[in-house]
Amino acid sequence: MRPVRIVHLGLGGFFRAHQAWYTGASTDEWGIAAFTGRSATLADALTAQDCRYTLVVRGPSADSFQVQESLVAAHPGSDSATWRSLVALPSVAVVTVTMTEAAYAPSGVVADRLVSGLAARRLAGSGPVAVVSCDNLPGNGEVTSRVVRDLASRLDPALDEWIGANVSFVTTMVDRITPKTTASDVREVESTGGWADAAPVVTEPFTEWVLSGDFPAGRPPWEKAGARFVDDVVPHETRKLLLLNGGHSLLAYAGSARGHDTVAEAVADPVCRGWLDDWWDEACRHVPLPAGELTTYRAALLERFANPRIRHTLAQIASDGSQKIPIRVVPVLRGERAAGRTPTGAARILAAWIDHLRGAGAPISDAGAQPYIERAGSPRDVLALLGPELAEDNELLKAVESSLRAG
Ligand SMILES: NC(=O)c1ccc[n+]([C@@H]2O[C@H](COP(=O)([O-])OP(=O)(O)OC[C@H]3O[C@@H](n4cnc5c(N)ncnc54)[C@H](O)[C@@H]3O)[C@@H](O)[C@H]2O)c1
Ligand SMILES: O=P(O)(O)OC[C@@H](O)[C@@H](O)[C@H](O)[C@H](O)CO
Repeated sequence: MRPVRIVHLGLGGFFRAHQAWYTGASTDEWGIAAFTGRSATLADALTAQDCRYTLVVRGPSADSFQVQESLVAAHPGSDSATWRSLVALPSVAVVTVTMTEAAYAPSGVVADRLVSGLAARRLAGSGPVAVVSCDNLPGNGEVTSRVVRDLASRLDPALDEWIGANVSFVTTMVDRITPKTTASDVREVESTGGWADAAPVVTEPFTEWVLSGDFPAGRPPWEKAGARFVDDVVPHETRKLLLLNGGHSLLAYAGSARGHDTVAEAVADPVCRGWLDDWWDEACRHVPLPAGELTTYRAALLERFANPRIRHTLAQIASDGSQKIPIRVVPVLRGERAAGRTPTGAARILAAWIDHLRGAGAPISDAGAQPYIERAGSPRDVLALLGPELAEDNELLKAVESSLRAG
């Protein structure tokens, strides 16, 4: 069996379609021990099948079934003793994280788990390690470093000093559309894939991973599977966050309000498609990459969104808007206003989100939504929460108000 050299926090679908796939495709010498957020359900299901699972790579016309073997242990997030002992292992060189944007709040779950694991590693004298955030956050390495060091410095300044000297926070852009596994995916894998896999993952053929930072204790040769190591992730993450994730948020709120359930359905609706083009035209002005590269990316993205065999629900994407809108949409809003333009594409996403907060389309699933729900009757008040100067901007307010649903 592969030795445990990576510990992962946030055992969900995406980690198994992405980081675990890159690891399995590039080496057979690195094993991963992964932890769920809290519950034991997925950890138990995976443990019962020796942590093997089927990755269903779903193209527009056919599937391929790939049994993954890089995961060697699966634990519930509540098992903090095992978490600390694994992060403290001298053989462990990398800790990866996929816990959603909301989990990076100051003193939130990411900071809490990483600080407790790193404290155990320091006590064990196991030396340097790399922490690799794979969540959809701009500057995810810097954000992780900030929340971890902020908590550590309050608990134990000596621990913070040790982290400063021993822990490398790597910044990454990650991309592979991975919807939540459904009961019908499980049935289909059993009938077509040939075994009763309780925890398969369905994903798209496209995958991308761009990383920047040091790995002081080594790393798998992920580049063999196509990962790219660069000095500056920012242009790549800006492209992906604004065009893909921003486009997703537009479709999640505006598309669900028009009665669609999935990304593929929404993007097939000419009205949504037109709105997506408006957004992309605007957002592209704020991505520091050559125009030709962005045109190619947009065309590929459209094909990915339109893949009718990937059932990516708008409800899944609509969750946690209070965490996503500020990073996927507001930067374009600000950039366009600074350039003296009216950002109709960005204003439309904001208006669709306000409609969602008022009850239109996908249900609200967002622990941070309450202050926005309370202000949803007044777009100016919502803008004030996103940035006080935005609320003073009457032209922007007019653009948002004119995009709201009638009634
Ligand atoms: N699914 C995708 O297409 C995709 C693509 C790129 C990046 N990502 C990133 O990966 C993240 C996870 O996506 P996923 O599809 O694997 O989701 P998921 O729900 O399948 O898994 C997320 C894991 O984190 C845990 N978790 C989430 N929030 C938590 C909290 N506040 N406290 C404790 N545990 C928590 C969950 O229990 C689960 O173990 C996304 O939020 C995003 O940042 C996802
Ligand atoms: O995962 P989230 O909740 O940050 O965002 C929802 C989708 O936009 C996202 O999961 C994309 O599918 C993904 O980022 C594609 O790589």
